[in-house]
Amino acid sequence: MDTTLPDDAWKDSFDRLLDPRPQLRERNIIKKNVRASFNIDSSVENSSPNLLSFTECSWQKPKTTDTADELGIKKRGNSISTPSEKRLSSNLFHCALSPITGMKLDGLQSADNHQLKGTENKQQRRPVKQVVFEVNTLSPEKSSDSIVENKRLRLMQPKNAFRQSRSSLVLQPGKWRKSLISWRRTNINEVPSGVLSPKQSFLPRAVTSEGLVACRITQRISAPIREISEPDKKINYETEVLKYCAQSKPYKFGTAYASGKMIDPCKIGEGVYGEVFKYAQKNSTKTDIVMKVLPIEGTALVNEEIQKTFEQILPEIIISQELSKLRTNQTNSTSGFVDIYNVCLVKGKYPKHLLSLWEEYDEEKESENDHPKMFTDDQLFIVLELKFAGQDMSAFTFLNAEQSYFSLQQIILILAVGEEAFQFEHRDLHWGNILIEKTDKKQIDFKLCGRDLSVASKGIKITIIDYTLSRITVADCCHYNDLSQDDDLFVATGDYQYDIYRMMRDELKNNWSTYSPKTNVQWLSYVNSKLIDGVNYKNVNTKLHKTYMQKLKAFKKIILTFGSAVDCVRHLHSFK
Ligand SMILES: Nc1ncnc2c1ncn2[C@@H]1O[C@H](COP(=O)(O)OP(=O)(O)OP(=O)(O)O)[C@@H](O)[C@H]1O
Repeated sequence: MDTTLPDDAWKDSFDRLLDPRPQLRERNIIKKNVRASFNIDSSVENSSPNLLSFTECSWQKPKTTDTADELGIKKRGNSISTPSEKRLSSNLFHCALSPITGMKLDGLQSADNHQLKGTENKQQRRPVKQVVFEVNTLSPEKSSDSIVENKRLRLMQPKNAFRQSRSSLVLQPGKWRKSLISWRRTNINEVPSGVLSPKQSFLPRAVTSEGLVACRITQRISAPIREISEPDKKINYETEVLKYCAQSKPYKFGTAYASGKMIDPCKIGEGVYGEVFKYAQKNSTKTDIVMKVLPIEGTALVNEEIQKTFEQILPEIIISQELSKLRTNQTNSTSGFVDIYNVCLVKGKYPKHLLSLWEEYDEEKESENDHPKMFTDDQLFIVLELKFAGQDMSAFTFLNAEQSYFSLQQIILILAVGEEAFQFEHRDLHWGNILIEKTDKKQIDFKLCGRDLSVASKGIKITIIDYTLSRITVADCCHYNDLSQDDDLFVATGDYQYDIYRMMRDELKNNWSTYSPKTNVQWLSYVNSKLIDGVNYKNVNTKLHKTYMQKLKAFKKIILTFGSAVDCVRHLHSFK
């Protein structure tokens, strides 16, 4: 009997995948970017071979209880793609299978680009705003790519049989809600009625006029952390909202925001929950107002989402106002949370001049949102008037790594102040929610536990926005978003960002009311990675850039050993 092994028996699966792609083998892209996964799910973008090895660096290992040794991390040869704590545990096969092979196959293009980015000074890196549906049905001529991907999905969702036929969810970095809604809508409608998992049927849902199902993506909950003295007292949320707006009834939309009151208005952005305009106010020093318009209480789906109610919008208003007020707090202060000038409840059709601005934006940038001409006379809106805070991090070009390094210091301090003041966890701090503007100030000041701290601005100021997923304790009430029923966000891949949602879920043991400032650290780890290998830089060939890039890389090795943003500050500022 011939016992000789076939010629390709020595090859590993990557080699087999590389065979039909000689150009990738030449450039050694796949092996360089994809490493052993330990069968743990991840998005590979920010892999670092040194992740688990604590080598000598300019940053000292922090004196926290979660030191690397205690977590059982010794130098490991094989790096993994995500600096998740889960990966640091001994139970390497605890969670779902890695999409790494699938991911890199899905993302061959992006791996390719990644390599090019360095040489082309990362000029062509604007993320495309779309969800990628990876249809997961095997064709008769099964490619090795689809076999691997199919196997991965099967192992990922062994209990939900119907999921095997669903498309995998690969999202672009940054804003994810719109993509997830589209995907969810498509996929829920793929599933025959009665096959929905109990969890999914639990999500708030609405049936559209076309008979399609829409789910609300997140569910905000406000829970008293102590017993309330009058538990039976019914809260009138409309009255509460009006109180925050300092109004007795809604204003007419067209009158409150008439074109005559606004100088140089334009639409600057959009989210699932609303449209964002910028203008200067007549007869006011406010030259840079951002107006976020959120439809509420209506029955029509907007951008495929169910409109928020008074009850759901109230915590968002409270959180925004409390965080904004931190700029004048005596003990814990920061101006890093977006400055809120005013909140207004308005009623009526969208004013014509705002409709025209919406259309201009659509013409230029192709809006993903529904045309606001859909709103009728009795539609209610909450308008948040915010201070303009610049461009988001994904679109910003840093001068060099020194500037980005100090911006990370600002972000750490902003979160630390939030933790101390309100047990605040942002929980969605992707680069679209970090705004950057130029400043003449030499330093940005903070107060933490009564102590003055400052960070060199290096010419920029950071502002954090979008508290939709945030957790906060205000006046003995804990506001949070319950994501425990919401599996889909946790199977998304496409960026290290999507690992962070899983890491948070593990950290919180899926109890989203828990206060665990470690989630802020997990997002800081993501931001750190983006600053190393994601954002645009103007000058990359200077000594200064290289020195600070090394500092960022050194910080990356230890960041996940901190327990909170305050813990990071203690380390960075020798703060006791
Ligand atoms: N204060 C501000 N200054 C400058 N730009 C802003 C400001 N607030 C919002 N924006 C812009 O508007 C966009 C949408 O805002 P935001 O993220 O708050 O909306 P959203 O409806 O919560 O979005 P999502 O789809 O993530 O739920 C932001 O990405 C940003 O570009």
